[in-house]
Amino acid sequence: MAAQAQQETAVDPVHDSVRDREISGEQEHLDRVYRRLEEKIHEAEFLMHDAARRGQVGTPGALAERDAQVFRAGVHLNRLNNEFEDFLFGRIDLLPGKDGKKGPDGAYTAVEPAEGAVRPDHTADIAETLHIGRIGVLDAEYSPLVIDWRAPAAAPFYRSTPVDPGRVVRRRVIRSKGRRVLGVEDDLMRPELTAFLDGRELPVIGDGALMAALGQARTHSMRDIVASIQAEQDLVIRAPAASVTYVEGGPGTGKTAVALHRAAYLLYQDRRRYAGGILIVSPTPLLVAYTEGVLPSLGEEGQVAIRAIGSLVDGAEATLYDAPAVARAKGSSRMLKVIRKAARGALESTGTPTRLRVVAFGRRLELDAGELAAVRHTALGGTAPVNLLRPRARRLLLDALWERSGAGTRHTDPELAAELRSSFDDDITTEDDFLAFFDAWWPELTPAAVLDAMADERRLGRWARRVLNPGEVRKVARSLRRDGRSVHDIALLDELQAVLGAPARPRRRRELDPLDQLTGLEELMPVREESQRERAERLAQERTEYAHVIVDEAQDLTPMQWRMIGRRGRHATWTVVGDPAQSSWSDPDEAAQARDEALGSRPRRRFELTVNYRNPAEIAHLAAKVLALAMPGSVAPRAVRSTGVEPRFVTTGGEPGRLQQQGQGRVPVRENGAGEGAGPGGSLAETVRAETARLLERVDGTVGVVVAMQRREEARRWLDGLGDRAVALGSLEAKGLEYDATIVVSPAEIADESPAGLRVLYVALTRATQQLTVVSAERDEPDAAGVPDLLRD
Ligand SMILES: Nc1ncnc2c1ncn2[C@@H]1O[C@H](COP(=O)(O)OP(=O)(O)OP(=O)(O)O)[C@@H](O)[C@H]1O
Repeated sequence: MAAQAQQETAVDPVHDSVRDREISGEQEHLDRVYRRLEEKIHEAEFLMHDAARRGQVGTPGALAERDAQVFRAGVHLNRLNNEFEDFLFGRIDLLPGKDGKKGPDGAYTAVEPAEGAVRPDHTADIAETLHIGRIGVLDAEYSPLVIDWRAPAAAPFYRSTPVDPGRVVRRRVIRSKGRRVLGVEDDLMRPELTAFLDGRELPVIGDGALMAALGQARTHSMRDIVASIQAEQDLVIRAPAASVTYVEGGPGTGKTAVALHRAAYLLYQDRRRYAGGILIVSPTPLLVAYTEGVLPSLGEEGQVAIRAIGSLVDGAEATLYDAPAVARAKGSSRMLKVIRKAARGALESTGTPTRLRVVAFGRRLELDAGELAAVRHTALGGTAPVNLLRPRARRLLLDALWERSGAGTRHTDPELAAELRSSFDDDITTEDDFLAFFDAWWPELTPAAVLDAMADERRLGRWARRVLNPGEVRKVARSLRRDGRSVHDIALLDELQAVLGAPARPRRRRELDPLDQLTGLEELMPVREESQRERAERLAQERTEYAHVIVDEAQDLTPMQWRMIGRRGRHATWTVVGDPAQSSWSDPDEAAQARDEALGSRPRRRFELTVNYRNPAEIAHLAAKVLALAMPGSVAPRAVRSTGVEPRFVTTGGEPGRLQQQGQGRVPVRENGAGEGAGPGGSLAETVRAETARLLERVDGTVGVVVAMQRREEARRWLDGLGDRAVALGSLEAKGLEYDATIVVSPAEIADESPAGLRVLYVALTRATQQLTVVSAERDEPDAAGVPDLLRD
């Protein structure tokens, strides 16, 4: 953080008047900006009306031009009318630039100051003042009133530090609401300098913007960080979009925030290139809901899709979580073999016909089970998608029947033989029995139908032989028999889609010709199946591929999920953010291999984020103990602030309804809590409920109660009636979220729940921005101070 110099205090009347003067200076500027915006709004409205007045007639070219004009004006108007609360949020005061050149936004381009800009007595004159906002605004003379935060000229606002200040002397964050400036917070980048602006010494106000932002209460929606992006984050946000931008950083280092701001930056940089869309993949619907307001607040919507990993396949929505052992099997790349076998094996079900009987050229022909199996075997040779093999299978069946008929020996003349064969085929393929047989023998398979077939343990056992052990087969099959899909099922559905190929769709029927109806011709017109080329074209249209793919919480993706996302970004550039120490996936090496396959050989630029903006040092210190167990040798990010509030430890008592607690004073125990009479669970319920109520009184924002996955339904009931500031969630659902205060319930239970349990516990312990309480049950083996075994030194 920048050094503070000449800090003002609110009680000093002289300084207060300086503050007021500075605020009213910024107010004047904001007023000017709004006047200009109003002019622009009028212009846009005029353009729209003008275009509309030109009426409905004209050449197609003129009408198209009019529509384009209305569209452009409408978009512009929309943006301008969007009165962002803090439309204008920053300002930098700069020394003169080295070469005196100006960029397209009217600002000097040089990063370094001109020689002699700083005089030997450490004084200097400010040559340029830039205001930074969510969108750029030029005055009537095309001078910048506000620079868009994504423009190159705004970069020094984020990049400048006291170590490497460039031309920036003072960096100011402006707080406003609607059209009113409320306050300013300054950081001096060159504290050694006495700088003058218009002959007056440059004052410095406030405690710095970052701390002010971090101390704010949290709601259930993430805020943008546009006013306080830090230098190491800015490097990632503005990294060139070539190939893969790979970002690692511990909890709270701003990875999610950076990923979202990067999407906005890329669109600003090259809107045309990203017309193909930007996909942001998030681990949970909760995190999607938490983050989806950020981009609209940055003025970006529409071209960015934020999707949970369980909602990536159209028409399927994951509502369930699998038990760890099932998740491990379903997510592993071992499933690939199973899926491929299932896709072929599912062609046969209990209703599959075992005999084909047809009449051709007046003769009965028959193929028995063995012959049909041989035809199927030949048809399935190779790796082509099963649904696309239907025409081939049909042809092979006809070949076998043709051979059986012996008609091929009747003519030696090739032309006559071909004609005979063609009428033989027609004879058979117009027979209803044959069509019914074929649909039953080689049905068009859907991914959902195959996944349902895998729910049969016997069949799954066959398809998974030597890949899954019998225990895994049993558990996976059972999990597929539940109502609803799990997160891991979605990747299997997507893989099946790729292995099966899209089912062919009958071409839209020709428009009915009345004459055909009269002559009965319509009935004779076969409904033609889609050709291979038509199908390929349709698939290309329907394929959900993106120009840029951003993966949040990438450490959690299973190999099967990497394959699913990889298919959506085959030609994309990528931004991948994650933290290996928070991975809930049991086999990181296997996942890394799948990730490398998805990203291909594209070159990667690696970045690291090192500062924890979320957790106060007291909480980060406790979490680091689990990190040391989960990933020995890895370094926790440095917490940027400290609150003086230590984490609190509470234990459940033996009797339901009683709780013992250590730390700051006794907690009132509710006698009629949510879990009364529920044995030891009742005790836990009351403990957590009482602690939640206590924290709700101490923080203005949200309280999150994180429990082991198996307890999440129960935990929701614990909080009944406490209001919507408090939420209960399973450890895996806590990914990426944050709360003013967090209660982590039974660290041992969370850690024991899966092979990656310690890393999941690390996630749970790093969700709080202000206060953390750890509730221990007996299995946590708390010491006399209530500190569970896992969190002791
Ligand atoms: N430069 C910043 N200015 C203000 N707030 C920031 C800044 N960087 C990050 N934050 C805040 O810190 C918190 C953590 O950010 P974020 O959720 O993006 O971290 P993360 O690295 O994704 O964390 P995790 O790995 O735990 O999910 C958020 O509240 C975010 O707004």
